[in-house]
Amino acid sequence: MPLTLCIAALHTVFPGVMCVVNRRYIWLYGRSTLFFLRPWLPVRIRNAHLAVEYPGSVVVCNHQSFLDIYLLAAQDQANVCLITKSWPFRLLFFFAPTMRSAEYIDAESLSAEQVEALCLERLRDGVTLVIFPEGSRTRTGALGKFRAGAFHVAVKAGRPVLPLLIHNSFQVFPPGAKGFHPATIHMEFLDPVWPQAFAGELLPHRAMMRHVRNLYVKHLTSVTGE
Ligand SMILES: CCCCCCCCCCCCCCCC(=O)OC[C@@H](O)COP(=O)(O)O
Repeated sequence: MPLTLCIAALHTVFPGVMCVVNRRYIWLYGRSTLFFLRPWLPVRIRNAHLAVEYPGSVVVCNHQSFLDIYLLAAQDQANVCLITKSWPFRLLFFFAPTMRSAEYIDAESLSAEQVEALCLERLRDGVTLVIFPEGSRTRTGALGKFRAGAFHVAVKAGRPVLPLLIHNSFQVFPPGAKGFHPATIHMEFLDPVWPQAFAGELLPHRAMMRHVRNLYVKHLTSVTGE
């Protein structure tokens, strides 16, 4: 906690460097939490390195549980910027200074144009964006409807989308649950999806979104066997 405030204070003095330091600090905090939870929550991840191989890309992720935020630290890229809702900035007041100095983007309070401009700026700086295209955690365990924003940004920036799949975090810790049910979490990065492949479409970002959502449907069912 004092360290958090210290980092936030340093941020006002060295904004550029401290952003990157902060993102790494948040990632390390996530990694250590996962390490301590390992007896109850072992995480198996495939292609953990992918976001490091493709810096400045758009990671999209399915969203079943608050645990997903911590699970993002199981992949190897530390320089990530989360696109968030407003409530974490209000309710997680102890994290808020760190989130602010890591320059996370509050997509609810800003206008669509501002969010787009900030996202493009981050990608240009080589930062990995993390977006949950469903917008909210699923309340039933089923994959929700996707929003197009993440794909719109990827098309505009000409950067790949890296689909990150989290299996069974819903079974472990569904939204609103009191306790959690220990189980192994499986995660995987699918191959990068490049916007150039959809250039011929009428609405490239929507075509890309449908393609990526279909990949989720296919891969999420193939592991759970539903
Ligand atoms: C990159 C590694 C990060 C791992 C460390 C975790 C550090 C915690 C910092 C707090 C960051 C909080 C970001 C919240 C993102 C967000 O916006 O969450 C809302 C979603 O749930 C959906 O909520 P809901 O609609 O209520 O299901």
